[in-house]
Amino acid sequence: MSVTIDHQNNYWNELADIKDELAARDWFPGTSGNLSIKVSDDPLTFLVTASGKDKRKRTDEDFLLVDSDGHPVEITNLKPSAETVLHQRIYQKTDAGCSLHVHTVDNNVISDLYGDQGSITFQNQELIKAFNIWEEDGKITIPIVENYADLPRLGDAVADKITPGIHGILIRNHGITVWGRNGFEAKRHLEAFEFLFSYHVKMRLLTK
Ligand SMILES: CSCCC(=O)C(=O)COP(=O)(O)O
Ligand SMILES: [Zn+2]
Repeated sequence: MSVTIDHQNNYWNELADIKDELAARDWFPGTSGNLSIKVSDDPLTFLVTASGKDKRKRTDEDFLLVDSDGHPVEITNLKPSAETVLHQRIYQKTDAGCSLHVHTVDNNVISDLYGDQGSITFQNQELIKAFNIWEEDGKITIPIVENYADLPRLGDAVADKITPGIHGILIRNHGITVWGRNGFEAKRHLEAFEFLFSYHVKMRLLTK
């Protein structure tokens, strides 16, 4: 394996900092959520959160390195996230360097309100520029897929919706998965989506 310890440590620290920031927003209720960051392209390896942990806590066992099949690269007693397949499929289908999955009330509400129509599009919001969309009346669409307990099936459903210009997928009554070329971009996309969801939910309540 050509990944040096220093190289891996830098990615570890970057992902740990992102995890802390998302935890400060209370985006990991009930041990939900998982995060990953790509460490090498060829062969594909990425650090992913260990399964079932309280992601609000920072420990030396928060992440483990996995390969393109989602299997641990080193001998460990840690289990990769149960949803590692989502991260795998994103790295296989995009140029992402980081992928973030969180469960929030707002993303669950939006996913259920618009689940039957299969996507939601936002327009006339300054924060759409967070997706590098700068034109007048720019729009951002996020597909919504059904939630499946069968995780390979869920991975396929998510992968099927990944096309150019898509930066995240909502999983109905489950959560959101977003990605970016690096940790900074993935977090920007996540924060922008959550802002748009929260705004939309509040507006619907206020204008009923
Ligand atoms: C109690 S959350 C259910 C599993 C889930 O959706 C999730 O995001 C966390 O799973 P992990 O295995 O990554 O801890
Ligand atoms: Zn989840």
